[in-house]
Amino acid sequence: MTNPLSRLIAGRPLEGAELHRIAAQKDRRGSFAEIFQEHWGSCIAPVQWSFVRSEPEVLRGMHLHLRHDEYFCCLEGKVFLGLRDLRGTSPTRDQWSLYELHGEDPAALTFPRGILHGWYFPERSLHIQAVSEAYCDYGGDDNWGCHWADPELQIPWPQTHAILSDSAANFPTLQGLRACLSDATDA
Ligand SMILES: Cc1cn([C@H]2C[C@H](O)[C@@H](COP(=O)(O)OP(=O)(O)O[C@H]3O[C@H](C)C(=O)[C@H](O)[C@H]3O)O2)c(=O)[nH]c1=O
Repeated sequence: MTNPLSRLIAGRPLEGAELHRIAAQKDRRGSFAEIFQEHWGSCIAPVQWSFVRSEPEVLRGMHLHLRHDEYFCCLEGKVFLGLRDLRGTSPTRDQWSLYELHGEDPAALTFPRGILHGWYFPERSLHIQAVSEAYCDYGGDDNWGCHWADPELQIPWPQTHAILSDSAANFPTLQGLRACLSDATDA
């Protein structure tokens, strides 16, 4: 059987989003891998790191942040990561991407603010993530959401059912999210 490969599986890369391959140095003691490098020149200057465990069939998101950039890396298990570009002036405006990331082939995805994002775990998984603004600063006023299953998103998720948080189950459609954003901008 071939080893699983972390990669973009559908859609196209969004402007500013980058998949960084992570090479593990192996020896008889185990392995050593750099999971973030400032030298990558990615979009994110992290100020908070988190590790997150997820049970099978959990979907987290979809979330949108207008002020901070993100980093995501699957360490164990498998994740489908969906993105949709909501930036008004982006060359990839309204385009979407679907990545498949595996703990066995670690790779880090970095992407800028203004991109709607969600992660679906078909199996028990562990991932790390980083943000360029701390949750205690953005959680109250820059944590927008959209329901993952809205067909207008066009993201070809591999599943039709997912375990959600109560708030994510009640997220608006993409159209509803756009209306919320426009109300907030007008306020
Ligand atoms: C994001 C965050 C959450 N929390 C606490 C708050 C709740 O008690 C609990 C779960 O939070 P929430 O349900 O908001 O997290 P998710 O909906 O799973 O959101 C996750 O997935 C989507 C796609 C994302 O973009 C978020 O950044 C990511 O964390 O952890 C913290 O203590 N710190 C944090 O940075």
